[in-house]
Amino acid sequence: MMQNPNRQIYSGPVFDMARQQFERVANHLQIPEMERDRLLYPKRAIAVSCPIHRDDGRTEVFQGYRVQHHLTLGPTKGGTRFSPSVDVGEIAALAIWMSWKCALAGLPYGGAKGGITVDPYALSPRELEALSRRYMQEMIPFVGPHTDVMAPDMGTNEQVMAWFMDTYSMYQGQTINEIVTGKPVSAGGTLGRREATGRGVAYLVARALDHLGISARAATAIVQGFGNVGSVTAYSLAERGVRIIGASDHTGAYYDPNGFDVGELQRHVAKQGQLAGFSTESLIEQSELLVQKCDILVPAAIERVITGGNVSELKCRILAEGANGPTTPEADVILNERGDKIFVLPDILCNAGGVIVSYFEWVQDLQRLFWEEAEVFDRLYQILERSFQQTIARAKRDRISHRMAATAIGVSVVQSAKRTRGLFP
Ligand SMILES: NC(=O)C1=CN([C@@H]2O[C@H](COP(=O)(O)OP(=O)(O)OC[C@H]3O[C@@H](n4cnc5c(N)ncnc54)[C@H](OP(=O)(O)O)[C@@H]3O)[C@@H](O)[C@H]2O)C=CC1
Ligand SMILES: O=C(O)CCC(=O)C(=O)O
Repeated sequence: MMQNPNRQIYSGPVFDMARQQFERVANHLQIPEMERDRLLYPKRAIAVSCPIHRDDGRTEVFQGYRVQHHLTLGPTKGGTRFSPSVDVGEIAALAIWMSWKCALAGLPYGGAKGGITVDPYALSPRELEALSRRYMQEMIPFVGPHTDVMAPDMGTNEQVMAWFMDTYSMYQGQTINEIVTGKPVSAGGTLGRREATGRGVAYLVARALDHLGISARAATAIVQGFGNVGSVTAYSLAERGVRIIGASDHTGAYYDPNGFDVGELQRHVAKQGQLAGFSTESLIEQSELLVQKCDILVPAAIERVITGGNVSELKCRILAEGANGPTTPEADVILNERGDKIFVLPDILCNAGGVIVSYFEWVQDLQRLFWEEAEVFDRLYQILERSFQQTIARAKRDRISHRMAATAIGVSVVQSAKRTRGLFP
């Protein structure tokens, strides 16, 4: 048989994770070989070069990507990442995970992801705006409210989404809010999107605590990453009575068994832009943070932080994956073999609150009819509850891990839609 040429385009350690996870699930579901490449490999990958004038007068060209995984269920949907690590393999993996995530939540979307290979913190505000606008300008032929709808991810925020929306709208000659989600409320965003991912993580953690018979007030948590997802998760868990005993960002990791005041951590970051300098007494090595004893461990930063090298040292009861892809397939095998079963909330379930509320934002923009915040969160928790129940039930029925169960549900939804539409023999 001829080698699928996609295999050469998509590579790297993060893509490899998405591929290995898919293969395990495809074997479990006994998906015929001839359907597998079609389900795994993205429909489209767009690479664009984005030149901007730097403040010092130089012209610099940055590489941007957008990967649209499948178009079977509706438009594609997913965030945009500005990070030095971005390459087409990483973006493709994130797009594939978006597909399984949307399908598990029952959203009418395929997965997508985009990004620029850049350190956004090394740009001035003017340079960041120029790069955001140029990226969207280059993407205009390939995106649209019924084709592909962008959103925030690591290194981007509401302001970047407002620039994307404005650039697209200026080109169309009218305001088209529904081209991106995660916008400021003043630019057609929905109430609750900024907090949605973190509040969703906290909701699911509360359900896992119930399941294990642990009271939130007696529980402790460590959160890696203190950006949108990490900081809101920490805050929402603290609101539910959980003691936050560890927090980190790229600039420092802090651990105090007596617990932190999350408001103080947030105020420090709002003022300084980072956690660095928060305290000297509680500062610990980054690598030490994840292996401290706690009830709830929330990786909410980057991929591949729980590996074959540290998974045996984890001392948590619940692993709540706020980040995408924090646990490697090698670590997964060891996690599943551990006697003291850690309750895993896999990424495609755990951090789905963001895309679910993005879906609500898109629906509101299309209808020009906006909801109260209570309605947003009521509907969010209903969907998360259903996904949680389905995942637990499937894992129990098939005697598989929560990750395998969640992914199996997502993959089956996409496979069945493709079959129904007639793309498979
Ligand atoms: N935003 C969303 O709605 C969603 C995000 N996600 C996922 O959640 C994760 C975080 O995204 P988001 O919060 O939006 O991103 P942000 O850019 O808002 O925050 C990222 C955080 O991670 C920290 N970080 C980066 N590298 C490291 C490291 N090596 N060790 C410790 N901390 C680190 C950053 O620190 P510093 O600022 O110092 O660099 C920052 O605090 C990503 O995996 C993303 O894909 C998933 C679903 C939805
Ligand atoms: O809100 C969205 O559309 C996507 C969020 C996202 O990028 C993710 O869930 O990883």
